[in-house]
Amino acid sequence: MGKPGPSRRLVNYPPVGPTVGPTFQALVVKIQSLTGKKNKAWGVGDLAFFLPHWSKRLSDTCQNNVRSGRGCGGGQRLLLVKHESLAHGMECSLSWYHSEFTPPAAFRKKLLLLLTMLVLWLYIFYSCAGLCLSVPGLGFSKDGGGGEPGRLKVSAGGSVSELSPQPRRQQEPLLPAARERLVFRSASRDLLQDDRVELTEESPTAVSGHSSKPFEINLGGYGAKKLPQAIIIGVKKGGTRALLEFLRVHPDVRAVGAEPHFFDRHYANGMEWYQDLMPRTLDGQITMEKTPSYFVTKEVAARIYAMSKDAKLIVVVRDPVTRAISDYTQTLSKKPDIPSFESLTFKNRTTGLIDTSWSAIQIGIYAKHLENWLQYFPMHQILFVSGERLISDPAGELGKVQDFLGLKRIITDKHFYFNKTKGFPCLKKPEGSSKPHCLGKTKGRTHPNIDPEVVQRLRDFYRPFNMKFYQMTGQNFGWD
Ligand SMILES: Nc1ncnc2c1ncn2[C@@H]1O[C@H](COP(=O)(O)OS(=O)(=O)O)[C@@H](OP(=O)(O)O)[C@H]1O
Repeated sequence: MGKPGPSRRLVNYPPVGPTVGPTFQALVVKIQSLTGKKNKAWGVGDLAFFLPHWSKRLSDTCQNNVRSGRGCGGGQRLLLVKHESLAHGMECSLSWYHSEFTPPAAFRKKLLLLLTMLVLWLYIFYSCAGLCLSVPGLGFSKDGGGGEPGRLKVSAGGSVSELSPQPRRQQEPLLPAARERLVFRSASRDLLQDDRVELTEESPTAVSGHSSKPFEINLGGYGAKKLPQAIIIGVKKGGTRALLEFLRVHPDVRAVGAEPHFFDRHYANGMEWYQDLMPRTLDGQITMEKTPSYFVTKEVAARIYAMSKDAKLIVVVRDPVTRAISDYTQTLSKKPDIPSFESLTFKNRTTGLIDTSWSAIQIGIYAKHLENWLQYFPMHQILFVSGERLISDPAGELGKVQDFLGLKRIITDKHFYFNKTKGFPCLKKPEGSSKPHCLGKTKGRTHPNIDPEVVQRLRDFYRPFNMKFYQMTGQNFGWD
């Protein structure tokens, strides 16, 4: 028990005169010698010695409490107060100071316990919130427009390049927690469509709080937001969403759920903006993202190289003819009034001249796009995943990807099952869920029937490019 603060209430017991007790001076000396305290404000325990002199003036409870070193009630203190007014000279009295602000010991213990629990609870809650936010999102079936085409400008010569990067949409200032729930949703984008990226509050997969510290944004014990070490750069409709979702099952892979489109659309926002989109990762975990339009956007290779020349690049490739039809099917699902696939394929149907300025055709000339990437990255830094094998043997393809990323082979056959209704392999336990799950409706659409002659013409068109591509990559994808 410490010294009393300014007393809130002072109850003076009547003075104890020298006739009935020791003089004040004698008390002081006695108490000093007993307690070693030189001041005149002693604790209740100190006064126990003198109880007999005042026992008549104190209640029984109070006496007992004084004897056992406690006060006479919540926060009470007993003090010796000097009285010099009487003829006998110095006298003393017992005073009871009641400090309303000093809670009793038991109460303080409870309060302390409560506070400790509160702090602990807050800590656990905050830790959980941090971890949950860094857990890959549950956007497995909500593709967030996954892999919708990039905003491509197709030149007369057939080269595909980006339009000027779109500035970030004006937004109301958002709290970090709210920003965590923002995802990019790629709206329909194709050659015939309006290319937009919308920020919608949907699932906690993509964007998190903004930080001003680039390259290593440390967020306490919950890991740091790092620039991606590996990127799925293409190709659109190749199976990029399936690959990313399968990879996310791996405990050492953390990925942005939606497509950031940083290197092709939002480059002007700066690297810090990009980094801020990333999920938090712990040491040893790989940060990833996928934006399929990167592969066909001229400027992207140089930009990724500028970020990291060691970046690992993954391209999911698929038979360019099927890919083109898949691309068209996606556009058709959003704009049912577009011309037929057959009419869009040809510049001149009679001469059979293919319209290579149509992005659905252009994207499939893999060899041409790869040449651009090889100006910046060596072949061993690029992995080509077969879109067809990703369907027929997902575990086998995932094995190669894990090796390429330097990851332990954790994703195996036992993670997949074939869903007959869907017609595709699905995950038994996608990241963040214990229920089996397939990709959403926008993956695995039924393609329209295309005139077989047109299909054959396209096969002939792609053949030399495919051969070149097999040669460059040292892999035969079996599209012919
Ligand atoms: N497991 C599984 N489930 C569903 N779909 C699968 C799967 N694996 C690969 N695919 C094929 O992925 C095609 C879509 O490719 P992307 O995800 O790259 O498309 S996108 O560019 O992101 O829009 C999609 O193309 P379509 O069949 O034309 O819809 C699928 O054929």
